[in-house]
Parts: sequence; C-alpha cells; structure tokens
Amino acid sequence: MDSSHASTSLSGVHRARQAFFVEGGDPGAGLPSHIARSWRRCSAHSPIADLAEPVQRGELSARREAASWLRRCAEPELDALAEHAVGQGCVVILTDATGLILDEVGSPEFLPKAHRIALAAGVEWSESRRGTNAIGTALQERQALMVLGGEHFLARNGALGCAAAPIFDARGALAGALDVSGESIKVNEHALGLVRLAASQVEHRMMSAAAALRPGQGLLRFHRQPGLVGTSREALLSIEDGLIVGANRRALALLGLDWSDALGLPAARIFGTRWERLQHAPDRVAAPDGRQWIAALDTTAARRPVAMPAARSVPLEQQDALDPLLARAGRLLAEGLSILVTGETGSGKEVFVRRLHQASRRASGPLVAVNCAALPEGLIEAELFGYEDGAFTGARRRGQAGRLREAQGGLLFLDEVGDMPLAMQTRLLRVLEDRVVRPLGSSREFAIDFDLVCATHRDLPALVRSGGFREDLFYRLQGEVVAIPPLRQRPDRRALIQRLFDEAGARRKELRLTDEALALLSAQPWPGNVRELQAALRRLAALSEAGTTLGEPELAAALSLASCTASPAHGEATLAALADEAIRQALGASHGNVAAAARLLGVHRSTLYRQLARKP
Ligand SMILES: Nc1ncnc2c1ncn2[C@@H]1O[C@H](COP(=O)(O)OP(=O)(O)OP(=O)(O)O)[C@@H](O)[C@H]1O
Repeated sequence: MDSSHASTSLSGVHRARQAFFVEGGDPGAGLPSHIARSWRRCSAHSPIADLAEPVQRGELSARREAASWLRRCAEPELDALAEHAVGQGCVVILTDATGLILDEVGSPEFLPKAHRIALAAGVEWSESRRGTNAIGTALQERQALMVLGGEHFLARNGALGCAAAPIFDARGALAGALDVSGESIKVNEHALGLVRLAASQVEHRMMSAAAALRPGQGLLRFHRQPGLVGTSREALLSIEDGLIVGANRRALALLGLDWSDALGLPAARIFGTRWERLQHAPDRVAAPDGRQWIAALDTTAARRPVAMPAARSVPLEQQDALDPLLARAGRLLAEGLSILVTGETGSGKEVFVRRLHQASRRASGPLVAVNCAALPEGLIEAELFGYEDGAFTGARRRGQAGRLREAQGGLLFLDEVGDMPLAMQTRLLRVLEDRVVRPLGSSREFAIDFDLVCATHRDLPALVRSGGFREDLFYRLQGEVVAIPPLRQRPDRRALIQRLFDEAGARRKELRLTDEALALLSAQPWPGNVRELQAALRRLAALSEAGTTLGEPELAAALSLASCTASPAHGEATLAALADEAIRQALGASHGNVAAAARLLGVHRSTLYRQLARKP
C-alpha cells in the first residue's frame, strides 16, 4: 500500500471507527472486508484486556520447544527479513499457531516501542487476546494481510502497522505466522509481499525436510515452468502408497484444489500412472486431463542417510496422551536399550517412532525403516545386510550397503518384525550382539552403531511359544515394550478427533461438531484406529456444506457408523465381514495385485498383507 493509499484509508478508517465503535453501527464500505469481519468477531468476544502479560519464562521455553521444528525451518527467513526490518525501523516476529510470539528480531530503535505495547516474546497476539491485529487476524483468516493504524481493534495499538502471513503444514494445519511490524507508515504492500514469500519458503523447507525424514514417503516436485522445479517456488506433494498425504500451497494453487480435496487422492488421478517412474531429475509429464507438467520425484531421501539441518529435538506432531510414553522410551533408547512398539493396525506406531527419532540424541542421523512384512523373503537378507558386487547376477549387479549400514549413527526401525523369517532372525541376532555386519558375498565386516526400534501388531510372546519367533531375539529386542493404545481406549481421543477433523478441512470450511457428534465419534470401535478415523473425517469434511454444525443426523448421513448402543462384539463382527468383502472386491478389480488393491482400499500395503494372512 503506498502512502497516498494509506492516507485515503486513514480517513476511511476514522469514519469506520466512528460508525462502529461510537455509533454502534456497521463499519461501512471504507474498510477492508477482513478488518470489518475481525472487528465483528472481536466485539462478540468477551472484553479484550488493554494490557497483555507475557507467559512465564518456563512456559515460553516449553512453547519454543514444542515449536522447535517450525523455529529451525524459519530461521533463514527470519534472518533475511530482519535485514529488511532493521533498514525500515521495523521488527520481524515468528509466532506459533496460537499467535504466541516465539522470536522477535529487528530495529533497535523500534524494539523498545514494540515492547511498550507488549509486542514481545511470550505474549499471545491472537485476536481473542489482542483484538484485530495482523498476527491474530492472519491466523484467523488463514491469509496474509496487513493491519494498519486505526484498523487495530484496540486504540492503544493505533500507531502500529503490521503485515503477517500464516504458515501451514503439509496437511493444511496452521503451524504459526511471520510478521513485520513497525510504525504504521513504514509498513506497506512491499512488506506484505516479503512476509508472504518468506512464509511460503518456510513451508517449502518444512515439507521437504519432513519428507526426507519419513520412511516410505516420496516427494513429488513439479511446476509448469521447468526453471522452477528444484527451487523454493516449486509445487510439492508428499505421496505415500500412491496417495497424496501432504501438499504445499503452490501445489494446491496449480492444481486448483484445496487440502481437503487433495489429501487422500491417488497421485495417478493427477499425473497418470507415469508419476511412479519419475526420477530425481525433472522430466515432462502429460496428465490425464491434458495438462503438461515438469516433475521430479525424490524417493531415495528416506533410504539414504539424511542430514537434517542441525536437528536435535523436533516434535513434529502436537502434544498428546502418548507424550509420557515417548519421554520414557527416549530415555531408555539413549541408554542403548531397544524399544518394541506394539499396537493395532493404524494406531500410530510409525508416527510414534518418527517422533521418538526426532526427539532423540540421534535426530541428526538417519531414520531407516524396513517393513519386514512387505519384503519378499528372498530379498530381505540382501536388503538388510547388503551385498557385495557380483553377489547377484542380472539386474542387481552393483553392490549395496544394506539398510543396517545405512542406519549408521541414526535409528533403525524394523516394522512388522514379527513377520521376519526365522533364518533372518538368527542372522539379525548375531549382528546385534557383535555390532558388526558382513554383506552377502563379502569377506569384510563393518562396524554398526544405531538405535533400534521394532514394531509389530502380532502377539510376539505367543509367536515365541509357537516357535515362530526366537526367544533370545525377543528378549534382545524388547528392552522396553511400548504399547500404543487402540484409538477406542485413548483418553485423549476427543481432542484427537477434534484436531484431525480441523486438519481434514473442517477449520477451513468452518465446520463444527456438536458435543453429541463428538461423543458418537469417540464411542466408535474404530478397528482401523487413527488411519480409519482420519479417512472418515476427511470424508465427513468433504461432504459437508461450509459453515454448518454437524450433529448425529449429519454424521449418520455421511458415515456408516456403529450406533452407540450396538454391542462392540457385534459391531466388530459386522465390520470384519465388510472388510473381507471390500478386500475381495479390490483384489478382483486389481487382478490380484496386492499393492494396487491396497491403493484402492486406501490402506497400507502391509495392512492388506496382514489381513490376507489372517484369512483362512
Ligand atoms: N497422533 C497422530 N496425529 C496425526 N495423525 C496420526 C497420529 N497417529 C497416527 N496418525 C495417522 O494415522 C495413520 C496410521 O498411523 P501409523 O502408520 O503410524 O500407524 P501404524 O500403527 O504404524 O499402522 P500399521 O500397523 O497399519 O502400519 C497415518 O496416516 C498417520 O499419519
């Protein structure tokens, strides 16, 4: 906004304040619509205190720790914006998703003034606490915007000018906001453009660094312009098992989708089946709808040791009921014990392991995940222990270090360890005892050093009793057993349902759940646990009209839920029969191809293998 525009709007704002605050009427047309909306929201709130206190220092440290991933990824942008801010006599601010100021840098001349109006670390600048202001209003409106002078709800902030942009994670949840603040006349469209660009660069960094940490996830980078692929202006999609599990805003803008449409969509729907053959080098792809893209796929990131930027503790997910388990497992892991994570399918075992790694002393090392159930028996040995040149004929001629050596200095995650063949168990035990590995066909041994976490949905003690799992390996693996509770038993399931619903598109569409609807959802048996819940909530959000409040009838119309009074045993039996029928149909439609059937069903391949193994 140039200064002439600013002065015109100044008189407009003056009239609007008079109309709204003095005469109690409508602010009128002279005011940007987001400001008028915000004023109305603020006057509906309980009175906003004129003064604001920062949270206690200990609380601020905890909030910074909780947002450490965001802070690390935002550091380069904060530095770059600070250069601009100092020159302009402004400050740059990073907040968390509630609007609490985590970091503030900038002009020594403006900082003391900023502090006088509580624009300081530890103060929450949400709309409900500070009235209309760029941070709180940008978070509320989910868009970059400016709030200048008298547009602030509180008169005491009337000399201030702020431009802020929200920062989103790959699933559309708010992660925080970036803001430039100064005297009103110093903040203009240029500052707004800078924070908007900086926020999208932070999102790009968060998403590409997180994808590199997530085993089994591919990062599809694309654009219409070849020169932009590989830069921070590219569009990004995270893909797991053929389904889109994350997107940045550029990807959504290019595809004309929003998060609730994109998440869960098969990547083939957008790029055709050709996307699976994409490589790291950008290539041309013709989409089924005729559009042309330049795209590249990073799938190797999780396979090779990944250097995270100086990561120490990076709790990617929000705090939840599993935190005490996480802290305990982290301490034992640091003492060199192995952790065995058990839990039903979809309960969040892999998410737990990812968080454990990120909070561990080995967070800057790789996280290498091996799904023992998904590997064909003949290949598991080579995959784990590696092989020397010439150990195989044909296509696999070049040697390979093996997953154990790839995990050097980091964490090795053996998923579905209960499905490991007995011969492999013997070999693994020897490697763990001796801490050296000898690749197939090699005469050399390599020292190994990593933390070990295993997971299984199977009853390992029962397997040991039936001779399917080695007892000595069992004791070696379970330094500690962490049992992830099924969703139906989690004490925080209401909060989890609410959070996942918000992330599934409900916040954006302003959808609300009544208490009864929340109770009904939390009373469901959810045999597929968080995975099933997530899919149901996405469906619910997608099918609902924006702005509606959803009660039991709306839920019943959108989802086929077990009624609260149905006995769990009956509910589970019916669900099992439904699941069997769905599997039969999906396998038929995909001509027996299990990976394709899993994609059709929207479940992980290993889950389907397991279901099939269970069937008589
Ligand atoms: N705390 C959480 N917050 C958000 N999403 C979660 C959480 N826990 C699990 N999920 C989601 O639920 C799904 C299943 O989680 P995950 O893969 O970790 O389960 P799992 O127990 O390893 O499943 P399986 O045994 O079938 O491999 C994933 O899409 C994951 O993102």
